[in-house]
This record gives sequence, structure tokens and C-alpha cells, in this order.
Amino acid sequence: MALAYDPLFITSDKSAMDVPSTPPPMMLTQDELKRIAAHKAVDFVESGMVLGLGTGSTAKHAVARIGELLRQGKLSNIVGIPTSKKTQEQALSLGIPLSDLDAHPVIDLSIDGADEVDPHLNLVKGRGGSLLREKMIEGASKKFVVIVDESKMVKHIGGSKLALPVEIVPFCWKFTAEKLRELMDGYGCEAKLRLGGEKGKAFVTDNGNYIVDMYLEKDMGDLGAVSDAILRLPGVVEHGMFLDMASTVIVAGELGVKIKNKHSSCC
Ligand SMILES: O=C[C@H](O)[C@H](O)[C@H](O)COP(=O)(O)O
Repeated sequence: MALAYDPLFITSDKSAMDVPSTPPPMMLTQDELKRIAAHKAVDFVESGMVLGLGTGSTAKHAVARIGELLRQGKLSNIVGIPTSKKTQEQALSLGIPLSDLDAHPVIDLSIDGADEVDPHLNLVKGRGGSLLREKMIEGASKKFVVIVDESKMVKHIGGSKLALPVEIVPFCWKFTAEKLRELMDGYGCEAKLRLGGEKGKAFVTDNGNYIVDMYLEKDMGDLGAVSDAILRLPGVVEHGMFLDMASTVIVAGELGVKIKNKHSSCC
């Protein structure tokens, strides 16, 4: 049976995504949508580039595609900068040459997933725990392409009611978690230490830190002010709001791929 999904249907026209169509005879899975967005992003990759390699179930499709194109000889002379140990392992297994920010402080292009994308292309990232390295690497990139399936699009940051992650030092983590909760109390915040380490212990990031997941009831409004306030708290290393960092967001949905570019995306 032919898929109703047409991968050639690519638009940056808002109305086109909203056009009702006949119901697709076969629904694509979320993972298939992630792969479609990832492959579209890899079209931006050129031989000779230094690439930030993202982390997560969407970014892994982009890393796999880069590995495939290198193997086929369609790309060459690529240097990858992985945003996590997991991505490093995947890239090494695919034969992608790797380096780091010390050797390559300017990155041509980073490709990564996100947990939330708002209409201004602000992001939440870090539900996989890799937010610090991602922010360092993606912040050093000339172009940052975000790849998501349409379930990640929100009206405002925190709008999914899922976690806004904050990486903190393990030292007196309860103290820092409580300071975060107090700071964000006005937005109806619950702050929980992320578990998932050995024997139900705290999840530990690649940097040896903990994560506090904040669940917010209300729109934070001035994200820049909230970001600054969080970063001023002693004990906080970084948070998962990526404000004004994405250059392009590629959204794969049942009706096609939509490309949103910074400064032409909003509202
Ligand atoms: O820490 C994890 C990263 O920020 C991921 O890029 C983000 O959580 C999106 O992951 P996924 O593509 O698995 O939804």
C-alpha cells in the first residue's frame, strides 16, 4: 500500500500544513516522522564541515544518515563533535571522525532534536540529560538545525507539561532543588530530582551532575528573565531552555515536512 505521506511535500507556508486532506491510508509512526525530519536536516550537510552531532531518538537518525553518506562516499572530510557519550559511541561505530570544542571552537552546523519548540523557535532540551554539552556545542554553531516530529510543537515553553530540566551539582542537591522550586513557585512549579541511575539512585549526567526536572503549571512569560534568574542560583550548572539559538526547525508531520526559519517563523 502506498504511503499517503509525500516526502516531497515540503513547505514553509503555514497554511499548507493546515490544509485538510483525505485521511492517510497508513499512519506513520512517531519514529518514522523523526527519521524523515533528520534526513531532511542532513541535506544541509556539505563535505568538509565541522558538525555538532545531537543526542536522542531523533538525532540518532541524523547521525546514522551522516555515517551512511560517508560510507557511500557522498560526503567526505566531515568532523563530528558529539553532544554526549552515547552519540560519541554511535558516531564511532559508524566511522565518523570525531573531535571536540577545544580543537574546533567554531562549528559549521549542528543538528539535534528537542523536547519542545515554541512559535519563536525557543526550545526545551535535556529530557535525555544531555543539555549542557548540547548547549555548549550548539551555541558555538554558525547554524543550528532542530529536528522534531509535530508532537513537540507547543504554544509556550513548558506548555507540554513535561519536564523543564535543570542540571545541578550533586553537592547538597536538595538545597538547590528547593531554591529552584521557590524561584519558580509563581509558575506553579514542582521540582523533582531525576532518578534512573543504578538501584533507583539519581540519574547522573555525562558531566557527573544531577538533573532537577521542573514541572510548570503556568506560562513563564519573560523567558530571558527566568533564564537569568535560574543561572544566578549557586549550584545550578545549566538549564534546558535554548532561547534564540535555533536557526531552523524542521517539523515532520502526517501531512508533510515544514521548515521554519528564524525571523520568519513567528505567529
Ligand atoms: O538530552 C536530550 C536532548 O536534549 C534531546 O535532543 C531531546 O531530549 C529530544 O530527544 P528525542 O529526540 O529523543 O525526543
